[in-house]
Amino acid sequence: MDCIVVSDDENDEFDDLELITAAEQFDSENKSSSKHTSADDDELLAIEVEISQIDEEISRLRRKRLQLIVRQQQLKDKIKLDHRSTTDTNLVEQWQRTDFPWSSKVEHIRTNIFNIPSFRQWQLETINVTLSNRDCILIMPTGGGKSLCYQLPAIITDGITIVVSPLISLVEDQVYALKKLNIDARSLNTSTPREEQTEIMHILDGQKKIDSTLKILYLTPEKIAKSKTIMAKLQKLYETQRFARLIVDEVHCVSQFGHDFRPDYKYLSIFKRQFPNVSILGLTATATTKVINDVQQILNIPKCILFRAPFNRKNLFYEVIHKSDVGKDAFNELVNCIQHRFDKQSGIVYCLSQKDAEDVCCELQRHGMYEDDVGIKAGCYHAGLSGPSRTQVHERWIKNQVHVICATIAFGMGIDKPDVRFVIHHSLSKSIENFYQESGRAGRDDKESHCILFFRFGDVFRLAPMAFSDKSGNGLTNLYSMISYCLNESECRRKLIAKYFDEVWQSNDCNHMCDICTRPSTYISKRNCSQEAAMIVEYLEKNSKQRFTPLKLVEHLSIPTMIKIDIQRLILQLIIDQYLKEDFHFTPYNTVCYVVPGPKAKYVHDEHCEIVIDMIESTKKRSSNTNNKDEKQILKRTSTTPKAPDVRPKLRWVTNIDSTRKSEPSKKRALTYDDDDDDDNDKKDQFENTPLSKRTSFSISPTSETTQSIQPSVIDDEELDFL
Ligand SMILES: Nc1ncnc2c1ncn2[C@@H]1O[C@H](COP(=O)(O)OP(=O)(O)OP(=O)(O)O)[C@@H](O)[C@H]1O
Repeated sequence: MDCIVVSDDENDEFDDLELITAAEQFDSENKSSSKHTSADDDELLAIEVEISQIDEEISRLRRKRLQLIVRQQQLKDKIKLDHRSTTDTNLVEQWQRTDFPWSSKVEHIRTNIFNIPSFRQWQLETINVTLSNRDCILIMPTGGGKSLCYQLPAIITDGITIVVSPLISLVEDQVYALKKLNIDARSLNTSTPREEQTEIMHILDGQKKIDSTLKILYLTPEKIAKSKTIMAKLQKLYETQRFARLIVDEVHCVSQFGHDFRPDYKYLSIFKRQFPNVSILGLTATATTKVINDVQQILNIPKCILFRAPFNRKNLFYEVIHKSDVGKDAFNELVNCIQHRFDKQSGIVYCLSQKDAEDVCCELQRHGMYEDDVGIKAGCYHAGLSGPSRTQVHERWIKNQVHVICATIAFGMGIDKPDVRFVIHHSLSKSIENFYQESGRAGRDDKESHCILFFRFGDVFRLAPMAFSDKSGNGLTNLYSMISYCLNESECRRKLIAKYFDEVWQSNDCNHMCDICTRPSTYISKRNCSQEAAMIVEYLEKNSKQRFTPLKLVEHLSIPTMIKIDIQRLILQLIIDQYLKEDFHFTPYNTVCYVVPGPKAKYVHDEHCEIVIDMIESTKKRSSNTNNKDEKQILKRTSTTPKAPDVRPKLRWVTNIDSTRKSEPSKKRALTYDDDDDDDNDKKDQFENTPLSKRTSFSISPTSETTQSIQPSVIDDEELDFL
């Protein structure tokens, strides 16, 4: 059926025309009678009512149209990917074959060099595609075994495999592991000694071709983007036919739709043009369909073969716990959770800032179960600590001398501890991708492990200014997806993650491995809060001369039908749905976030407006004290933690090497990233070079058990490891 698409503008004109005609008709009818009667008044009123109904209907339809357009695009993207996957499925058998010319070598190296008994799903296929010199993207959960897919082919192929990887710490681990296997691998970054740098340059030049056994060279994206010398050397490598292939680790960083967009990755777009015969293998643990499409376009590999391993880690139990607004109580909840559910087990607690990581670590260390107890054996890890400190705590954790690492996201990629029984997010992540990747560090040994997110209203507005400043421009959208995950109390957590990554989801895929699927459905009630939403919008409109931070707004609102936590949840939902919006005010020292009516505020009064939120009854607050799935969330939490003294003790275990922070300014985008380049130092990202400018986070300072005020507090650039 043909369909005429009328744009909104055209619609407006059409509406206006109709209204004018109706008005003219009304006018002429009125002129014909000399006096107006009460019947005229009635009719006028009726018309006015009808017009306003039509207006409402129009706005409802416009919103519906917008929603449909968004969904239409999502489905188009998905169908495009599915189509490609189906084509790939037909080809899967081809890539599973073991009669390629290299197949016997592959088998030999797998067993004799890597000591791996069998391949995991998509490993053999990816290796075969790679060795066939075809472009490929592999999406495999963290810990799935992506590295093998390029390391093994690198040994078989003549020449040097170039690996672009963003994290120096991860690269160092990889190089160390490969050297232990007698594989010549090196890395070129700012911490590479000068002599080694020169030697590597000579090898790339071909000067030491005969002597060199170099198989894998790791480069950072910054090195490639900013060093003309490196590009010249790669050109030489290509011309002498020794450029085996290009591996792009964390390939989602190429796309600005991704959660970790890094502008320097965009530079990789010239590779296919510059080195057309070199195949590209992109690796990532997390990427939505949109991101993959974008990556293919940017890297110029439209016909690449795509392998997507199932994202569902069946042994991970996902849950969200509501964290107290009061700082001390929030700490106690965390301590209780670890003591009662994960006593002496290995885990990670991810924190928002370096200071948070240190504070949480102190709290854990000083809380013992018994009077003579030394507390939880916790260590701290963040980019502000010196290398030896970080190494020490990491090693102690690996040996189980330290049970819990309290860290910023500087502690992450490349961590390969199999028995991590829990990953707790003490504050929400900046995106679902980040959350999935960070929590995925639990349970690599396939035993049941827990991914717990402690969520509270105030944390959102600590993250929001940074999300707003995100270079990709998608920071807030990503954050809102994360908030939606936390606010949703009725849909399976895994299903929400699956939906986010455009995965096909069967209702029994979760197998009771999330808090939602293990609790009675009566725990939550759904409610249309459009009336309360209208009250909030009206309140802001009436008091437009005042500025309201989110916490201040909650304090000022009095909605008899709702308790505080539900008002907070409603405000978040209204921000996500654009009935409200955040208004950021940047000063040289801090960023303040206010709440104001959003672009859709006027629709909140529509008769058909529906703002449905999941309501939690306060008496049904979930318990963080039990691992028993049936008991979970039924009990009201009671703190059994001994009262701790108020003084902040010194960190133990970690800072015994140097309790001072590093004196040099740390790079905000995590020290783990290599942003330096000797060729082009002055071109370093301006933002990254900002000399220890003060940034702001909001700290909640409890004024009483039930109320809190928000005070902008300043934390150093080096506090933030997570942008
Ligand atoms: N087929 C296999 N069988 C058993 N172990 C394997 C297999 N493939 C890889 N591994 C091991 O799994 C662990 C994780 O592998 P790897 O570091 O490559 O994961 P990854 O997918 O790159 O994870 P991340 O996203 O965290 O970097 C390593 O210890 C590796 O030796």
